[in-house]
Amino acid sequence: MLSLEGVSKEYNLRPVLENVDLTLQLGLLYTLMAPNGSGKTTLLQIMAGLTRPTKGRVLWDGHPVRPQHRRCIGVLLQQPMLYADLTAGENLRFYAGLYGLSPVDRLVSDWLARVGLADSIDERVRNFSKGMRQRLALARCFLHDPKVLLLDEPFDGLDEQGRDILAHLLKGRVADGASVFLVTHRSEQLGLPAHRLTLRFGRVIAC
Ligand SMILES: Nc1ncnc2c1ncn2[C@@H]1O[C@H](COP(=O)(O)OP(=O)(O)OP(=O)(O)O)[C@@H](O)[C@H]1O
Repeated sequence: MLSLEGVSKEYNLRPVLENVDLTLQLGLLYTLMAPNGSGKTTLLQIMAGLTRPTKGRVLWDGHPVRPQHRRCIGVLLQQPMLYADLTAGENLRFYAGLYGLSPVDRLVSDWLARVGLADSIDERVRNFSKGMRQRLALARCFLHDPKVLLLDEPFDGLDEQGRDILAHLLKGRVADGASVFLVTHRSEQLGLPAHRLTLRFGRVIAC
């Protein structure tokens, strides 16, 4: 499982994270709530392998993370990682291909239906509203049934129905034994027990 060992991060010699140790357990939801600028996104990006720590290591089952482990991780950042010139269907088809999933057409239509975008399959993402992009980004992130979900403010931009859809998806993944790490500004009512974490002086602590 994914863990951080002695992770520190500095930007221009300014410390943001200090000696963070953290191991995600399967079947658990973690929420990380902390003030703006405290290092939440930096921590999530390091866990996702998108930012290098200044010190320390990111491990999978105690060994350095390898490319095949990346397939077990679903990441949702504040940028939706979608192709604006492609349609919703083409975006999901692209990611399904990247993960070697099949049957692609059924997966794509199922996921678009799950996030309430079935009618927009042939619409270009550049014409999507913020909430529609977020719904599509969620479908992209959950598409390959990742064991670990790293989500940065996933409720952002979602209407009430979108929030209910996301809460339902998260419950399903946790019930299936995945580990969900959620960076959030609000205490979400997910109806799920959560390990509540915060950042203080660059350290992750329970709250
Ligand atoms: N690429 C970067 N270069 C320099 N400084 C950075 C960079 N990314 C983040 N920082 C700084 O690191 C600190 C933590 O930023 P980060 O985005 O991780 O915080 P956050 O807790 O996610 O904030 P928010 O709640 O506002 O999203 C901030 O002071 C920010 O300015």
